[in-house]
Amino acid sequence: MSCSPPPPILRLHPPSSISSFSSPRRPHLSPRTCPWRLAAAREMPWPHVLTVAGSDSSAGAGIQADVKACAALGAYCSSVITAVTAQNTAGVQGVHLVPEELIREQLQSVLSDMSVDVVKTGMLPSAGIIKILCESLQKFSVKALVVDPVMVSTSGDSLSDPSTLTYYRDELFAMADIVTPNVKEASKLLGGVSLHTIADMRDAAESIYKFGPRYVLVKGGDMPDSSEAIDVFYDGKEFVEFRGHRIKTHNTHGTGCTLASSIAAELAKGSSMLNAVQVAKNFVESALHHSKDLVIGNGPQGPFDHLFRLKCPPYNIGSERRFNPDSLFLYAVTDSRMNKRWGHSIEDAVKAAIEGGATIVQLREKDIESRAFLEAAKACMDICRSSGVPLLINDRVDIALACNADGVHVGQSDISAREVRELLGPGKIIGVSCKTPAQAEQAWRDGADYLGCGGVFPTTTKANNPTLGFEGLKAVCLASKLPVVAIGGINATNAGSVMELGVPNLKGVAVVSALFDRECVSTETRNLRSILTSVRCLA
Ligand SMILES: Cc1ncc(COP(=O)(O)OP(=O)(O)O)c(N)n1
Ligand SMILES: Cc1nc(C(=O)O)sc1CCOP(=O)(O)O
Ligand SMILES: [Mg+2]
Repeated sequence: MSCSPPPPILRLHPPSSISSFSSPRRPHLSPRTCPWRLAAAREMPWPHVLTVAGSDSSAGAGIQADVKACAALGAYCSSVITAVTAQNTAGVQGVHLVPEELIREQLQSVLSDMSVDVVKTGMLPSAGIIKILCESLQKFSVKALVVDPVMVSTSGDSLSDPSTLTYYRDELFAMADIVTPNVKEASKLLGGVSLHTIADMRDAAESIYKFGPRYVLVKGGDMPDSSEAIDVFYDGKEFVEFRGHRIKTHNTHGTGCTLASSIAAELAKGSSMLNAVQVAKNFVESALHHSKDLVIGNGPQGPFDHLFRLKCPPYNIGSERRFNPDSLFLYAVTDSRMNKRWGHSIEDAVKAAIEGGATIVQLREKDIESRAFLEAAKACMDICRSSGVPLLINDRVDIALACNADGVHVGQSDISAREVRELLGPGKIIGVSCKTPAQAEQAWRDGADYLGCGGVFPTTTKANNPTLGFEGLKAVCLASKLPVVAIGGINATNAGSVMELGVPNLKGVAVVSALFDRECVSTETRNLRSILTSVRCLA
């Protein structure tokens, strides 16, 4: 369907690295010098979390939970063991501390050899161990430090010496990117204050922030009388409340370790802190939900299944790809009625859009039978994969799963992004249509990767679609930290003015009729791309 010889397609750069997590408080070491290793690291930047924590013989919490959570979320997890505990679903029967010199050696072994992105701490049972860890972190630079101040087990057994309190507060917190106490730990850290309400949790987060971490998350899972599990996040200026469903289950052993190591895994993969916390919360909630009837052990508090997703097909951890917001630049959304009108097959239309420089494609096929849709989707996946362009499916999670698409786009009357995330897993792209700041906030909480906002202009492609104009678009963009793509009535005449709005998270335009209700899809796409590129060059 090429109408003229196409110029080469520009490739977008992969998502930026996690350098934004380098704590200004930690000195950076000069890069290690082995040349073959540096080259290899550049080719295969494997997200790597080092957990410094205690072993739990029942494998529900501690090192074992951290390794499983990281594996489930696609990060490599190395471990420095600080203590060996004898415990089961009834409680902790014994604790034996690993000699401090061996802890120092473990840290040296891992940090001097491997490229660790994020260090996560769990059980640090003595002041001496915290001191050794701080010294190692000063010697070896990592990109983020997640501190879960484990002091008491969920069964109520003490896991650290009281003298550690001072070292946590005065030494380790100042190096931390995030500290994640539960209400009992927050109370201990603050000299025994009682925490009963969200307002108390906010006050505690503010007080802990003063010890020096960049972010604080006070976890409210233990707060009684609430149908929700509410965690309070504080960045030194604003509070965010993370609300999750309280799952009715006894299998909650290890939730704190898992949340913190999941945050670490997401940071290692390049997430922002807020997004890492949201993904981690969703992951723990899903794991609890899938394990609520699991029976392992005879005690009152059982473990849960971190690898529950292996039972939810298709789950292809190795092929997960991070979403690059720049791919929203020129978003081609197909329409089978338009294709029919011009005698184009879906595959031809997609091929032509990619030839013209579309940076992401969505199959929006409203009146096609499922079997034909799936066949076309599979063929389009091949086309998109070979060009490095992500392919999303509109509305139909079943089709997306069946063709292993890169993601799904849903609107306000479709199934929620949270449910789509449950079905697709963390590696897929989820877009949500939003017309208001409240919808944008909800989409972010549900784990969306980007927002589609419109109609910017009137459109005849989608019936009864309200027009928001530039003001509505800006309001949604400003209300969210997620990348946004504008949609609705966008064409070669007005696309420039949309991008000239200059809102930082407005990453591109999504277009249906101005690309597909045309005879030559590749020419129209190329023309639009060059308009967008010239606006970007001027910005
Ligand atoms: C990029 C993008 N933005 C918005 C929409 C609209 O989705 P929705 O509101 O679910 O409407 P339908 O497309 O399903 O009619 C979209 N598809 N893509
Ligand atoms: C699919 C869709 N969603 C919209 C929204 O406002 O969410 S507007 C729209 C149709 C966009 O088609 P065209 O580019 O032909 O105007
Ligand atoms: Mg929809």
